[in-house]
Amino acid sequence: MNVQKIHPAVDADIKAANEHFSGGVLHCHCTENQVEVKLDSQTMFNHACGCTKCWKPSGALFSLVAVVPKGKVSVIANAEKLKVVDENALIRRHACTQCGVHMYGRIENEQHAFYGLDFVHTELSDAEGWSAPGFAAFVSSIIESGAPVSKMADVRERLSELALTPYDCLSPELMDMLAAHSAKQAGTWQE
Ligand SMILES: N[C@@H](CCC(=O)N[C@@H](CSCO)C(=O)NCC(=O)O)C(=O)O
Ligand SMILES: [Zn+2]
Ligand SMILES: [Zn+2]
Repeated sequence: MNVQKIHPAVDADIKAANEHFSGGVLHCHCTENQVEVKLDSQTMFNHACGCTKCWKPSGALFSLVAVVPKGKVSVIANAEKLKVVDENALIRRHACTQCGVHMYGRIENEQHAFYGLDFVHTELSDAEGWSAPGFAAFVSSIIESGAPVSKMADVRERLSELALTPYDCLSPELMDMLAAHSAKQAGTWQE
């Protein structure tokens, strides 16, 4: 396993976001009749994810995944090729049935803290200026995809070199958002 192959969009260098960027079109990997998804917004919370559920390009150890308000997401071509990978997952990932690429993942549970946000992979767009990845989530989960435990220290070191601070869940900011939402639901929330 090559620990340098975190993801092709970060292995050489991480492209900075453009503060005036306002969206673009994602394309699946089919050579014809590509599924196209239009995002009418910049993305947020872009991160590397090591979980087994997020789509990764071949050879990459991590996925790059960001969120965008679901109202800013529209399928503009070949929607009939999309199918939900796992109907029981929190994030219902709509994938192209021909090439397997995940085009967007939607949370349908209205009680969830992240309801209203869709998960997307902006590497599927030719545009430049998307939000840059800021941390690495679910790092230990790459073991579930076959990464040897003996390589994990090297993987975490490489992520830190890339300024993608490694976490074995989400970032502290996102974990705090989840916990605050739970506290509000439980009635234990305090300002
Ligand atoms: N060890 C598991 C973890 C999977 C997991 O919990 N993934 C997170 C992050 S995905 C984007 O950051 C999650 O929220 N999943 C919800 C879902 O996938 O529906 C594994 O690796 O499979
Ligand atoms: Zn496709
Ligand atoms: Zn994931």
